[in-house]
Amino acid sequence: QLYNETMAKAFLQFYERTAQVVWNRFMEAAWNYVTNITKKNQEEMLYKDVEKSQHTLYFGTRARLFKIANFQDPDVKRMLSKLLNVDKAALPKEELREYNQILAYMETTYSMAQVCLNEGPCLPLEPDLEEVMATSRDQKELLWAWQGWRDAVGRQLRMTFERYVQLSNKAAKLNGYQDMGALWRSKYESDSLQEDLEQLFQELQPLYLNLHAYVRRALYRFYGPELIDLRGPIPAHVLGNMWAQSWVNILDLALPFPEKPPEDITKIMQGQHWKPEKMFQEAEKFFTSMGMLSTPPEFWTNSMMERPTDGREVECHASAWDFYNGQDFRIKKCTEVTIEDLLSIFHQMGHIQYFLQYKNLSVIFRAGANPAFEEAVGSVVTLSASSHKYLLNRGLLSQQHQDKEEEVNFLMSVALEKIAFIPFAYLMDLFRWKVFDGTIEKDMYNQEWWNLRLKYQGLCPPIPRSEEDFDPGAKFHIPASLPYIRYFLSLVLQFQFHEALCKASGHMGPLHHCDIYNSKEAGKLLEDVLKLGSSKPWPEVLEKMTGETKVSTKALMTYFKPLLNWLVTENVRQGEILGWPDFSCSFEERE
Ligand SMILES: CC(=O)N[C@@H](CC(=O)O)C(=O)NC[C@H](CC1(C(=O)N[C@@H](Cc2ccc(O)cc2)C(=O)O)CCCC1)C(=O)O
Ligand SMILES: [Zn+2]
Repeated sequence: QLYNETMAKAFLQFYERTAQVVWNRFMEAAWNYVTNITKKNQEEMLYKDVEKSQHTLYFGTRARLFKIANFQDPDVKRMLSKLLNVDKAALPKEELREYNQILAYMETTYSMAQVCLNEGPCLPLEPDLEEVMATSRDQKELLWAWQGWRDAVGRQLRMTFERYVQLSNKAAKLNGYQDMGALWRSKYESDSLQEDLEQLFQELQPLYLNLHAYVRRALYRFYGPELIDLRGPIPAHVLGNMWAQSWVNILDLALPFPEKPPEDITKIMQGQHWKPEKMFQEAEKFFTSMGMLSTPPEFWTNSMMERPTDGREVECHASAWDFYNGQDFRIKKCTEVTIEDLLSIFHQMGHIQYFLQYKNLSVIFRAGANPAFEEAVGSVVTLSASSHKYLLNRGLLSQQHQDKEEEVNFLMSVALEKIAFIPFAYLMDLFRWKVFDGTIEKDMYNQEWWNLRLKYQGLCPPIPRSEEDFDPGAKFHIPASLPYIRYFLSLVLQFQFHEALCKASGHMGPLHHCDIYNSKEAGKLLEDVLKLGSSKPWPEVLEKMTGETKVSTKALMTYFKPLLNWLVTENVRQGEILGWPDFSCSFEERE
């Protein structure tokens, strides 16, 4: 009876000591690669990845020998069961090497891709192509960037992605899962996840359909009937974003009360000579104002806050890094001085705060209660940071108060970011789950992608697509093999958290007026939740924060109620059709 509970505790301590070292070495190598993309650095990262997988496999296979069911200590049981899933480390050595090379190739292709003007310069995604998608109102120029990016990235990845799917599913099966989608979903410890998600999506449909109809009318007014069909889907290149996942950049076309435009915070930031470091300090200050933890010195010396100017190739897609030694935490971001980047830094700093709060837990529990909790922490702070009250007291707005119409304008700007995002965040993994479970076969990837984009977002490609294209590959998380459903769930959770933290802070009045800056009560509540990491089932953690054990759209609907009222009235007045009964994507030649 060697594999008893006492033995298990010693086994876990041995795991703990060795994992910190092995994971830290891997994170350092991965960081060196993404902040200086060279062949040598890629080889070094791949080598450290194999080392990490060997460690995972060694402990994963031995964890299986313990009869967890008979154990008493809930932490020991939970830790051992988490060790059982060894993910890609289950692959035979040669296939693991191929898999890691495929992952590195896909992510690097995405990060290095550029779109070249005929005889002019070549533009990278960040900041240039994203700038075009955000600011251009010339649909030919928008089409050039939209198509160019998909030719440069998606098309290159199609074949590799097919092999990625095969190896992902093989790894999942070796861990006892049907396919990789099932392995990804298992992180939520729920056997009704897909039904629950569909229920949440249905509850949010009225809000999305009203926003879609209203924005379609606004685009119709600007681009005219040859581009916009008032009873049809919207072409995907005129929504102000490369993936039409956020529509905030066309607020100027969709402002409910155009005679009362909001102040341009980006201009104010640039006028006040904001620098990237100040943006990071501002985000950190938000957490310390709530009595939460500040970042250690390593954060400021080791982070990459701007795109390097020494010619290094880097991965610009922002990310927050835990180096699993309780001391080294970093953010990598090619920061531009804009309000969009400031809010994105708040999101990243939320990841850092989670890392800091759970850093004394076992490495096994150094993760969010579930992946959506990780995403919701940064986003919930962003809800306060984008409030009129916060921006006013931080000197980023000068107008003292908002009248009813300015309030609708404000809520529209938040809805163009958050409500527009709902169907996109949902379909990203609906697509991949179907690819992994075989429902979507490889010769259908692109048409099935656009079927989902039509069904859930009410979008059309601006030009005909074929199976030579691979449009899902043009979105970072797909080549980066980063699950996405966490962002859909986080959208609902962040408003539930916001409501709970606002209540704790003693906020009275409308939810969208709330700003938890400086609230020690809200900070204490949030801190107690983050400290738990993934050591407890997430419904228990949710209950600690909100008193509820189920994810609920109530808080989100409360926040947007004034806007939904206005939207419904406006859409009825215009006789809008909700949805897109003319579901065909028309491509008649456009001048
Ligand atoms: C080592 C590592 O990978 N670390 C993880 C964190 C962790 O796992 O600990 C990490 O940093 N992931 C990167 C990712 C970056 C961003 C992103 O990709 N966002 C989504 C969805 C979205 C959209 C709007 C929005 O307001 C919030 C989110 C998108 O842009 O499509 C970029 C912009 C903001 C967040 C992130 O921070 O989630
Ligand atoms: Zn995040």
